[in-house]
Amino acid sequence: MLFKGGGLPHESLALQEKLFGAGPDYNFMTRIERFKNSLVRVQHFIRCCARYNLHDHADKKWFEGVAFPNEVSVLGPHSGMFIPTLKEQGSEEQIQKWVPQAEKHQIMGTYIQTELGHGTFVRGLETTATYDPKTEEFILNSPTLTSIKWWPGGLGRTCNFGIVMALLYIDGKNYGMHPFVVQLRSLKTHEPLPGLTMGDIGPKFGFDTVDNGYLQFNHFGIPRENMLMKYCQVLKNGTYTKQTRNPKFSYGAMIFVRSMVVYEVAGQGLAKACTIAIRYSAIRRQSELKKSRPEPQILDYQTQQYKLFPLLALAYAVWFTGVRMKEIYFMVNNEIKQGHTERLPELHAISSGLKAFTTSMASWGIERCRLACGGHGYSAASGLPKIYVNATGGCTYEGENTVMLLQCARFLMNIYGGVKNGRRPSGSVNYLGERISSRCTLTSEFTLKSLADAFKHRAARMIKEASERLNRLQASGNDPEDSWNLNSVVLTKAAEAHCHYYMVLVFESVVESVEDNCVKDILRQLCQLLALCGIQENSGDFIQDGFLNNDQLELVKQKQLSLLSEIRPNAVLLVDAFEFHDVQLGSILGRFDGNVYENLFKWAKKTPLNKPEDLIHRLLR
Ligand SMILES: CCCCCCCCCCCCCCCCCCCCC/C=C/C(=O)SCCNC(=O)CCNC(=O)[C@H](O)C(C)(C)COP(=O)(O)OP(=O)(O)OC[C@H]1O[C@@H](n2cnc3c(N)ncnc32)[C@H](O)[C@@H]1OP(=O)(O)O
Ligand SMILES: Cc1cc2nc3c(=O)[nH]c(=O)nc-3n(C[C@H](O)[C@H](O)[C@H](O)COP(=O)(O)OP(=O)(O)OC[C@H]3O[C@@H](n4cnc5c(N)ncnc54)[C@H](O)[C@@H]3O)c2cc1C
Repeated sequence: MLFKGGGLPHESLALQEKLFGAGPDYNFMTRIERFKNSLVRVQHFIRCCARYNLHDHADKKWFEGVAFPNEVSVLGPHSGMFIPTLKEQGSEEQIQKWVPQAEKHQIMGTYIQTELGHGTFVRGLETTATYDPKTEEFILNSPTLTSIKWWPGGLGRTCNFGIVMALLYIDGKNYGMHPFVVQLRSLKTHEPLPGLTMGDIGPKFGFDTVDNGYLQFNHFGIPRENMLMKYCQVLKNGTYTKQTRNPKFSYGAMIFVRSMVVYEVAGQGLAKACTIAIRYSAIRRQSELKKSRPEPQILDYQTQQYKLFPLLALAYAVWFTGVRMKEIYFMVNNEIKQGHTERLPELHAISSGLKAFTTSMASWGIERCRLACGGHGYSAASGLPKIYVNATGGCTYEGENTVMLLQCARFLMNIYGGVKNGRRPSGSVNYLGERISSRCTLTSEFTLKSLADAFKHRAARMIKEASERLNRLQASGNDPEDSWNLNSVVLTKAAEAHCHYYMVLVFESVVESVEDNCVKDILRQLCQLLALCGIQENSGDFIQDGFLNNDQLELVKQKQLSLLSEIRPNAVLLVDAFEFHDVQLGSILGRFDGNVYENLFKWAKKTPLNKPEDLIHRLLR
């Protein structure tokens, strides 16, 4: 039970539901059918929550994994953003008013921030909420074309409520971005309310099951009580008050989702892709290894192992890192609730950095899994295209990945600057206060400590160099903003090195905590492989300052190759250990029973293009 915790009972319950276990095949549906099918599942899911008394978020997640395999439903923005924002930013009164209705799905909401003209630059958003003390209303307005809200999930057709991020104006003064609860559609007719122009933004790369939408406000009034007022209040007469607070508290919903995405999107997506590719590679036989001998399983080719086992190691690493990221989120969030906000910048930096680092790695890894499955990997029957389009969205939403790495780098630069001025760093950056050895301790034993130390050295050096380069750019006459931009490639690489070290460190700590010696040995091999591949793929970073020499790099390569053979006997078991049900994988190649060919043939026969009454048939006759 390394992975599941308490999940299994809820998965089994969900699998008993006919509608979830064996519905129509997603691959044969049009976009509209996919969307409708997802809505039917949403309604059934809501009924199941009542029937099985599922109230706890974590319990619901296990159920959702079966009900909505490899796709986001409209429940994603509702339970992942709308409800958390109400809870985190609402006053007690507001929480009492909206949260129970939202949790019972009597109202469905989304998070409405991005606009046609701006997603990344939140301070550039243009939607206004102007307070009118006479009517005691905020008047929401979209003053320009670029201010039309664009992208929010569930906005197009489904949601009747939303939290709208808008610039608060009182008496002509701009108080910055604030969250407002807005009813969007009639609870009786489901029609958009007068003053709102809204709809779906059209087909996308993936996310067919979600109606990402647009919304234009035409001087639309909402009651004063609808501004979320935990941290800031607008009194009836228009007086603005605020608690002493960090203005970035209003960005809290983004930190929450970024923290969850590491496990929910990157970790799950890559683990599923590895399960499919490794199981299939044990079924598929091709070519000859030895003359006149049976064709080998393709998993016996070293090149196939070299493609897949580093990804398997990465899947374990991202999974463990995702679990740790969730723990950190809840820990720091509790501190913040008690008024201790000291660790908010670190939480912002590590969640931004890890969200970017892991979704990029997972997206790249899922595509490599597809390539490793040859022709059948290109078929929708592999399940890999759906997993890919879902996971790769994570590189963009909740903060585009480059932008998120730069946020992480900004924190690292602040910390490094502080260290230079005698401050002691703590938490995930405490190593920046250590004296980092310039001598590499790697030997052919490749202890996990020595491997983690190598990543520590790399991260510390790259952060130091990024900081020094920034200073040099300024010293040579560039202003701070231009210096930042001229240094931004170096900064993103420093942030990646920091996240990479963090991931290796988390994996190492998990291995050390395992008591079963057999499991520990196998996990140690995976952790070594993860680290050695990281060193080889980024070897320039490790040799640039003479930390690693050519002889050591040769040792790295040798060990990497020997690990492939050592991991081979356990490879299928290692993906089985993720315990994905076939319904969750949605893949014929990755079926647990290995019955791939017979089912591929059955599946192809069902494809709509084979229907005799099809127009194509008539055209071709
Ligand atoms: C263990 C138990 C388990 C429990 C179960 C859990 C249940 C989980 C349930 C649900 C989970 C759901 C997860 C699954 C996800 C799948 C669903 C996905 C659906 C997709 C939904 C997508 C939604 C969206 O995309 S919403 C829109 C998101 N938009 C963005 O992210 C915009 C990105 N831009 C920004 O964030 C900012 O504008 C930024 C940061 C780029 C710049 O901001 P700025 O105001 O211009 O700031 P800047 O000047 O750069 O910096 C000033 C200062 O502020 C600091 N800062 C910035 N941001 C933050 C922050 N968020 N928090 C704290 N501090 C911040 C910054 O670092 C600077 O600091 P200093 O250097 O000290 O000045
Ligand atoms: C599937 C999906 C679901 C979404 N769901 C929601 C939702 O529910 N609610 C919501 O409000 N929004 C949602 N969004 C919007 C999403 O949050 C934004 O698209 C995202 O934050 C990126 O912003 P952008 O589109 O403005 O990208 P841009 O900022 O235009 O990015 C384009 C390029 O510019 C670069 N760039 C931009 N700024 C900088 C900078 N400062 N430094 C260096 N490079 C920079 C980026 O790196 C990128 O390469 C969703 C998006 C997607 C794809």
